[in-house]
Amino acid sequence: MAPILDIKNLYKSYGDVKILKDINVAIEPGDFLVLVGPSGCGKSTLLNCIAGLEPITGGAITIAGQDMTEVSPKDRNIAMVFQSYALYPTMSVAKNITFGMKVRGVDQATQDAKLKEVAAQLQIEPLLNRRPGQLSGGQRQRVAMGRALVRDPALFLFDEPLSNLDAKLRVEMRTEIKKLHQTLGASMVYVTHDQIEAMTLATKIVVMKGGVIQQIGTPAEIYNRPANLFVADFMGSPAMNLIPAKARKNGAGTQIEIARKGGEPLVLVDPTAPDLPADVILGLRPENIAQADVRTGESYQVADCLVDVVEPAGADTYVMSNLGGKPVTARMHAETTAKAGQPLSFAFDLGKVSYFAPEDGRRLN
Ligand SMILES: Nc1ncnc2c1ncn2[C@@H]1O[C@H](COP(=O)(O)OP(=O)(O)OP(=O)(O)O)[C@@H](O)[C@H]1O
Repeated sequence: MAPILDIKNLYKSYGDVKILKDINVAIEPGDFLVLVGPSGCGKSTLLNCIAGLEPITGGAITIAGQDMTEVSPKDRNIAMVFQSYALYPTMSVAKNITFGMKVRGVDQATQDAKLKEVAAQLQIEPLLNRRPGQLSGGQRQRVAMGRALVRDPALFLFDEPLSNLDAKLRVEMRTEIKKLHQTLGASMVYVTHDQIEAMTLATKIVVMKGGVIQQIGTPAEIYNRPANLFVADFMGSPAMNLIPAKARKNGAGTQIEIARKGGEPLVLVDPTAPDLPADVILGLRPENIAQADVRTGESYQVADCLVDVVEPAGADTYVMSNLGGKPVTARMHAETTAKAGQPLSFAFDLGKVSYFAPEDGRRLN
C-alpha cells in the first residue's frame, strides 16, 4: 500500500535555530501515528509542518501521493483538532459543525446529511442547538471532532486534544477517539506528551527528543525493545529500572554483577546475552521483577535483596530495593509479604532484559 503520509529528510529551523532534524516517517492508510516526547521536542512544529501552517526548511512531505510543498493548508485534504477546540462561541453546535462546508459551498442537503451522520457517530444529537458556552469540556471536544469529521479528510491531525480535560474525562475521551478510529479506519496523526495516551491509542509511535526521532515502532516494540536510554526512561509508568552493572562472559552465559546495598554484589547469569562491554546499564521493567515464592517462569533468577520501601497501590504493590546504587522498583501482588527493612527473595526475568551502553545510551541487545 502506498503511504498516506510520507515525510522525507524534513528539516525545520526558526532563524538559525534548528528545531526538526532529518525527520523520516511514513504511515499507511488507517494508521494511528502518535508523536510523543517531552515539552519542546518539536512535535507540534512537526504537526504544523504537515498541516502546512509552518513552511519547512528542507525535505519533503507527501500526502496521498501528492507533494505538499506548494499546497496551501486548506487544499491539503486534512482536518485538524486542537486542544483549544477553536469553536465559534456565537454559533450553535450544528452551525459550528457545518460552517466549513458552507464556506466551501457544499449544498444544503449534503450539509444536513453529513451533520446527521456525524452527530450520530459522536452521540451529540441532543446538543446541536446549544452554543459552545453551554457545553462541558468533553462535549466541546466532541464538537471539535465533529467539525473535522464532516470534511472526510485524507488525514486527521490532533494537537494534544485532551490536555484541557480533567483526568477522568481524558481517559473516557481517549477511549472514544480509539473507538472512532476503529470505526472510521481513518488515518490519524496525534501529538501528545502523555506516554500512556501514546501507548493506548497508537498503531505506530514516534518518540522525539530535541527535534530528533529517537525511535519509531508499534507500542509493543517501543515498550519491549526501547532503542536507547531516553526511550526506555520516557515510555512506561512506573519507569523501567535502569541499573548500572558489570558484565563478564563465563561458560554458561554472561554474568551480570550488580552492587547490592548491605551485602555482596548480586550476580545474575544471562544465558542469551550478546557480547557486552564490561560496563552496561541493565533495563528491567517493574513487572519483570517478582517475589520469588510467587510462581515465576523459567527465565527468572532469584536473589535476596533488602527492601527499602513498600508502596501499596491497590491492585499492585510497588516494592523498592537499592541495587546498583539506585532505587529499583518491583511491581508485586497486593498480597506480597515484603516489609521495609527486611530481606526478600526477588525474582528477575532475564528473558525480558534490555542492555544499554552507558556512554551514549544505545541499546546493545
Ligand atoms: N515561532 C517560533 N519561533 C521560534 N521558536 C519556536 C517557534 N515555535 C516553536 N519554537 C521552538 O521550537 C521548539 C519546539 O516547539 P514545539 O511547540 O514544536 O514543541 P512541542 O514538542 O510541541 O512542545 P509542547 O508539548 O510544549 O507544545 C521549542 O524549543 C520552541 O521554543
